Amino acid sequence: MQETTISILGAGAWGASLANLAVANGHRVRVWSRRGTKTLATVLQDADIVLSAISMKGVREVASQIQSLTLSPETIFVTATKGLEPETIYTPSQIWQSCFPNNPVVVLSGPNLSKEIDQFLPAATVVASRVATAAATVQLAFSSSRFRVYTNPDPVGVELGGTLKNVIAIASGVCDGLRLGTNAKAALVTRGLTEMVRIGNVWGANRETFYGLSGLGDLLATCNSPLSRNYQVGYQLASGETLRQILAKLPGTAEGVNTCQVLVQLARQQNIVIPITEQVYRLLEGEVTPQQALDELMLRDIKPEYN
Ligand SMILES: NC(=O)C1=CN([C@@H]2O[C@H](COP(=O)(O)OP(=O)(O)OC[C@H]3O[C@@H](n4cnc5c(N)ncnc54)[C@H](OP(=O)(O)O)[C@@H]3O)[C@@H](O)[C@H]2O)C=CC1
Ligand SMILES: O=C(CO)COP(=O)(O)O
Repeated sequence: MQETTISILGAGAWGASLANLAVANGHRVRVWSRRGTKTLATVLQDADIVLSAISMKGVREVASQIQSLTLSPETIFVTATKGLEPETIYTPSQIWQSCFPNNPVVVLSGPNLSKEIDQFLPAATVVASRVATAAATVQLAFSSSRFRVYTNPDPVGVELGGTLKNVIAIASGVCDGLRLGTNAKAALVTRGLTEMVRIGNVWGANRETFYGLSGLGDLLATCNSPLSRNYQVGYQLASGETLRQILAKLPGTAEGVNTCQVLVQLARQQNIVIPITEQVYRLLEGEVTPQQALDELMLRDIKPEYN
């Protein structure tokens, strides 16, 4: 495999896992963290690929800092963040593309619980870009016998799959915490996918993308795994803890909490029907109990499955 220089931004759980995958494939890998001693200029020098695994709240700030550096227009930006910017409702790839209009931007997203990847368990992911050659370069750089990488031409759809499922993962944690059973979980995840497709329409995402690894695939992973921080938030809400208590001890980032707020704001502005997301929002805000949220969902007006 051709050796590539890959700069990873963010040394959290996902940044570290992706760095390990890149090292295992024989690439030159440099990692930047705001807590580290290396400057962005040093870490990004001569980078072929700059991969961001920074939490949503830090993406704009770091992208703005990098704008003052001189980068080749051939440098590929890869974003692995799963969130939405509250002020603009931009996805992370839209932020990177707006800051670097002349560079290719690739989204990397899929059912990728970092702890499993750190244990060398097999996983698959998707790299998506409007620049097919850039997606192919990233595919080659990260593919291995334990990490199978697919390309996709719908970056925003792939990105939204990973972002929107976090809200449904919170709801799934609640479902399991309340011991509602397998039928309830199946209904929740399936109707959650319907909400994801509806929201994806706002961005012009392909419906089909949501039925792939980055949508349905990531739903199956995070809605069924206690490793998911978003699932953990829901599970602990069901046991009566407050959001503040949960977040104080949560290991790492649960992007679904902020994503849910952004989505409800968007849905209210644009009249998008997303009842599960709405109830997760009300639960996070302390407006309803888990049982009340369940009752609200079950007692909605009866309707056809598709309309
Ligand atoms: N963990 C996982 O399994 C997966 C996570 N993701 C996504 O990847 C992203 C990161 O998740 P994860 O690594 O788990 O989270 P962590 O909380 O472990 O790490 C977050 C990283 O973002 C950095 N960061 C946060 N704010 C800023 C800022 N203002 N400036 C610079 N750096 C900042 C943190 O730096 P510091 O340590 O200094 O605070 C840290 O390196 C999330 O969007 C998540 O949804 C996607 C797939 C899998
Ligand atoms: O996105 C993830 C796996 O694909 C990680 O999920 P959490 O952020 O909920 O831990």
